[in-house]
Amino acid sequence: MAENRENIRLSAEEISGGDQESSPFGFDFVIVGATGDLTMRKLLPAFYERFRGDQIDGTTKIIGTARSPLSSEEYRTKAAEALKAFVAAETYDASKAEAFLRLLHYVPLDMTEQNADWSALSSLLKTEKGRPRVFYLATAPKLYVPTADAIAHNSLITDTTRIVLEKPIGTDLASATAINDGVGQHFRENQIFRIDHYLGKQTVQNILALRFANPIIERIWNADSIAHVQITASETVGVGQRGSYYDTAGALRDMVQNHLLQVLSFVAMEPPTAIAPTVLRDEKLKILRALRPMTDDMIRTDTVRAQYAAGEVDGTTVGSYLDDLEDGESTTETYLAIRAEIRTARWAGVPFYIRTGKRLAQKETTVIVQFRPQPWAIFPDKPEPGRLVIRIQPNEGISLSLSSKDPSTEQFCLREASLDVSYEKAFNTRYPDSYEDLLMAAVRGDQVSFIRRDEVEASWHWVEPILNGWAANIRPLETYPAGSRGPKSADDLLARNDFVWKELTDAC
Ligand SMILES: NC(=O)C1=CN([C@@H]2O[C@H](COP(=O)(O)OP(=O)(O)OC[C@H]3O[C@@H](n4cnc5c(N)ncnc54)[C@H](OP(=O)(O)O)[C@@H]3O)[C@@H](O)[C@H]2O)C=CC1
Ligand SMILES: O=C1O[C@H](COP(=O)(O)O)[C@@H](O)[C@H](O)[C@H]1O
Repeated sequence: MAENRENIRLSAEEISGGDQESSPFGFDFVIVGATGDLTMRKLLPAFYERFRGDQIDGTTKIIGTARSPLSSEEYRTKAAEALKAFVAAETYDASKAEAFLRLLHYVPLDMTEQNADWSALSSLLKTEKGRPRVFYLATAPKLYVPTADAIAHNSLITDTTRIVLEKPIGTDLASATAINDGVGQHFRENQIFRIDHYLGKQTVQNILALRFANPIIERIWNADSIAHVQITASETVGVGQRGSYYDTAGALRDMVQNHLLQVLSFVAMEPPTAIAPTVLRDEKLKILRALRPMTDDMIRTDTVRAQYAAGEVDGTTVGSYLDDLEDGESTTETYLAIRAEIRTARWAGVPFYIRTGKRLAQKETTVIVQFRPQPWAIFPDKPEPGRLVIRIQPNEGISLSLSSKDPSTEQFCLREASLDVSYEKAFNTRYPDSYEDLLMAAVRGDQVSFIRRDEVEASWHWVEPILNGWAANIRPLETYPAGSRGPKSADDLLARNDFVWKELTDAC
């Protein structure tokens, strides 16, 4: 299986250009789905930033392909508009953008037509030994296997070729396995880069630093000290133009199966022996496999699913989810809350609450680690037990809330006060978009921030019973007004254990 094909990380010598972290180097990067939203909004701006940062040299070719019949010149014009729209004003430099656009090429191809003429694409690819070559599949997942077949059929896979697969990898375990098997017919596991942009977020990566570089934290990171963990990804946006995709996915497939289970495994994993692909992914996998399977009873009592109704977000009246769809019928969830358990000694009896939703009151992604209360009382006030708040976004940072003596009182009155680290202030640096790191890591052949096939399959294995239970209406769909904090039953989920959700505004 995946493990024994896994991970011969390419050495620096195998990749031309030497020290890729600091000196510019050249590579060939084919974006399949190059006219789409992801390419325009995320991939091209990310490459522009790394070109501006001198990590990409002038021999590099970024070759777009899709069915649209464009010339390279027309594609550059489209890309130029995307850079103006999506690169931050403070980093946009017209002359750099112009130089970057010269790296772009475009070849029209339909990935369902394996026998089409691929000569224009293959003649653009350099053949020198060791040159990194990447195929990035920014298309619907149903095209992943046909695209891998076509790349192989046209003999374009070298030893230093990688394929990047966007999420979602399938819609359930069977379809994910079929994609993994199909792509695995042509690419070894160490050539397959399953991207999850949350793993490119500095603040998600920092969970590992926080835990494993700070013994003071790691020593209390267990069921003795921690009462429960909350993982929240709330968004103010609705489904926008992505309704046709989202309606087949829902919040569980869109956010939990990938991003939030990855965050959960970073929070819960045992210390890896190194920050290296195999050991890190082994530790994540153990957590994914240790998630307690959700029975029908648990789906009834430990999950909440809901859909947004019309409401008001940031002072603007917005319609319901059904209004946002072309065909206004749907039982797809745009909000969920789940109480999960991890069956390991470290986490025995510690619930992990996950919630995510669209059209909520605020945009915030956080991990909140709630500590246990003091077991005996010596103060007149009962001290708040304290918590660690990891702000993944926005206002990236961490804070530790502590009970402190209120200096305005003579007696020992306790109030909460926070130790707060804002990364922007601490490091005084630009926060790169997660795609920047991930694209360059794929070029370098570094799989540490990419997902292995067994992780994807273990995640589906846990998620699938919930999908089935919801499809059977074991837990009925509720609604919540847009701009709210979600349905009340999500609060009840925690209240059962005397816990409450902590919002950023009241958490720190
Ligand atoms: N957009 C986003 O924010 C995110 C997207 N993703 C994932 O990224 C992938 C792409 O998403 P997105 O950019 O939004 O999708 P779009 O629908 O905007 O783009 C799809 C792209 O695929 C091309 N395409 C469609 N059919 C074919 C074909 N038969 N052969 C070759 N190219 C084809 C389209 O171009 P043409 O019509 O010209 O062929 C277009 O360039 C999806 O898997 C999505 O789930 C993941 C996270 C976030
Ligand atoms: O992958 C996705 O993520 C975004 C949320 O990403 P974030 O970096 O803004 O937290 C979500 O809006 C989208 O539906 C989903 O497909």
